[in-house]
Amino acid sequence: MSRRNANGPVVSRETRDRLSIFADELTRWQRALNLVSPASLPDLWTRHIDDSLQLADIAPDARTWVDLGSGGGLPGLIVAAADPTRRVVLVESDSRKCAFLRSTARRMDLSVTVIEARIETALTDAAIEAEVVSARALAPLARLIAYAQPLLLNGAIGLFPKGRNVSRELTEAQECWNFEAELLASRTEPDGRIVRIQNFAGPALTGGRHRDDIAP
Ligand SMILES: C[S@@+](CC[C@H](N)C(=O)[O-])C[C@H]1O[C@@H](n2cnc3c(N)ncnc32)[C@H](O)[C@@H]1O
Repeated sequence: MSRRNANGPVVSRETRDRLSIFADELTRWQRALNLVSPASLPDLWTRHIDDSLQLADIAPDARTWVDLGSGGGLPGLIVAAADPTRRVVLVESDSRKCAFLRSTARRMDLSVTVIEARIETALTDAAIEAEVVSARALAPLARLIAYAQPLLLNGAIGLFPKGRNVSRELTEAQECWNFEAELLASRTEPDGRIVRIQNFAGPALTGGRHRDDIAP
């Protein structure tokens, strides 16, 4: 059965229940960890949950997914809730946020893997599989691609939500990296775009900037 709340997404009853647990837990931990900007908390369902859910809707059949810099579980825990049989890995360096991610995943009855490490070291493990790699509110696009490089080289597609600076970030990324990109409209942010990256082929052979020059 599918259900929609006043302004929320259409999802199955089971997913809806898991997302409600997520919303309760994020609200409970927010005071201690500042997981989302306080001003956005009243709009948690649209600004954060549906904003994350739209990534799962872009790749509904993905069986393996890695989310970088997961913070409060956006989009990682939401993508896992959309399909609990999907294998989801969350990479986050902040130990208190990792505690939130593990505790909330348990309460949502989700079996996700939380890697408490910096992305730069976490992704050197060749055993990490990903059909999709995502990152939200983490870094400029060129830097995200640098982080995601091992997964993209293995054939993962990248899904990176971006705001109004998307064109500039895309140009900068294309000076550093060789890839195909598609810009998808965001259903939650009028100025927002989701950058979908595929056919990644490593550093750009020509171009003004070197990838090591990308500011962190
Ligand atoms: C601005 S928050 C965004 C969190 C979440 N993706 C969201 O959309 O709300 C960025 C998160 O990435 C984590 N982070 C930043 N750099 C990282 C790195 N190099 N390795 C692992 N985590 C990192 C931070 O600890 C923080 O939780």
